[in-house]
Amino acid sequence: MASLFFRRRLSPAIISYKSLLHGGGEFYLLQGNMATEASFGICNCLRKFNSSTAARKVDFTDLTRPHTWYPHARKKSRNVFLHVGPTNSGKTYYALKQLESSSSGVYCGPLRLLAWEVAKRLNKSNVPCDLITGQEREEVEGARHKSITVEMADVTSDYDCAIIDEIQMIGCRTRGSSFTRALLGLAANELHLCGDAAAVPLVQEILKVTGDTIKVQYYERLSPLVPLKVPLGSFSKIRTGDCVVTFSRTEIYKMKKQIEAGGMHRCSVVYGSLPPETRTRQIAGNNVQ
Ligand SMILES: Nc1ncnc2c1ncn2[C@@H]1O[C@H](COP(=O)(O)OP(=O)(O)OP(=O)(O)O)[C@@H](O)[C@H]1O
Repeated sequence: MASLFFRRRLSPAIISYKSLLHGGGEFYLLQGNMATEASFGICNCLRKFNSSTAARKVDFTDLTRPHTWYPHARKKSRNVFLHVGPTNSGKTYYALKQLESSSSGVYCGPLRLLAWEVAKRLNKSNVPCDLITGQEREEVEGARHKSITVEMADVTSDYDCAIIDEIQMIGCRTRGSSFTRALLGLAANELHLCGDAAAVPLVQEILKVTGDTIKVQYYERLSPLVPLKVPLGSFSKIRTGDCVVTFSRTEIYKMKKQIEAGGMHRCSVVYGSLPPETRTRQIAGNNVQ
């Protein structure tokens, strides 16, 4: 999904995007909101596991066993599929096909835009799908599917199929805990994890204790990425369909101005804080500012 912006063919685009999706090299397993989860988990579960169910009692005060905080998921024997490979290799495409054909499901993405796109895609294919992010909640009548940002994952519902996209973000210092929570907590028969192969050892290690079945599927890039033999030299040489990546909003607008000043191209822009609707219009080449 993340490669979407690199495929447009209408006019040049400037983006600041992929860097959002990759955390640092370190992996952090237990962080802030998981501790909160643990304490809420303790309250909920102590209520559930009262003296009449003493035989099934679990020690929720043991914070070294986070997989036990998610009793719904632990009741299932989940089939976990790890779809890994480079960007634009069809990992998410395959997982979404499974989600579309499931009786109920959830897509968890790292960005509002991705959640928005998946909800749109499913609704268009006549699979009613709610959109739930930190900013919006759009419910569709009769929906048994949800497209959400990963922080909104509901670990108390049962799903036939679940996807966690960009799973390598489990190593992100600030958001990794939400990915770990979704990984351990989603109660789905099938759990599809899409992302970079670097995340495989950590995911396998985390899931060792859950009893899930794990299958790793490696993908190849669908279209070749060929570096130029010589540097571009000047932005006056960019061609229709090219994409320029830079790292601040100020730079993005400076570059857009420079490209359009040449009189050869109109240029759309995409960056993190643009609302999903505006980004999609920019990608489609309409309403270019
Ligand atoms: N088998 C296929 N048939 C038709 N289109 C496909 C197929 N596989 C992938 N695509 C298309 O190729 C593009 C890239 O696929 P996808 O988003 O699944 O890649 P990805 O590996 O998940 O990328 P990223 O790592 O950037 O998220 C998408 O537009 C998708 O619809």
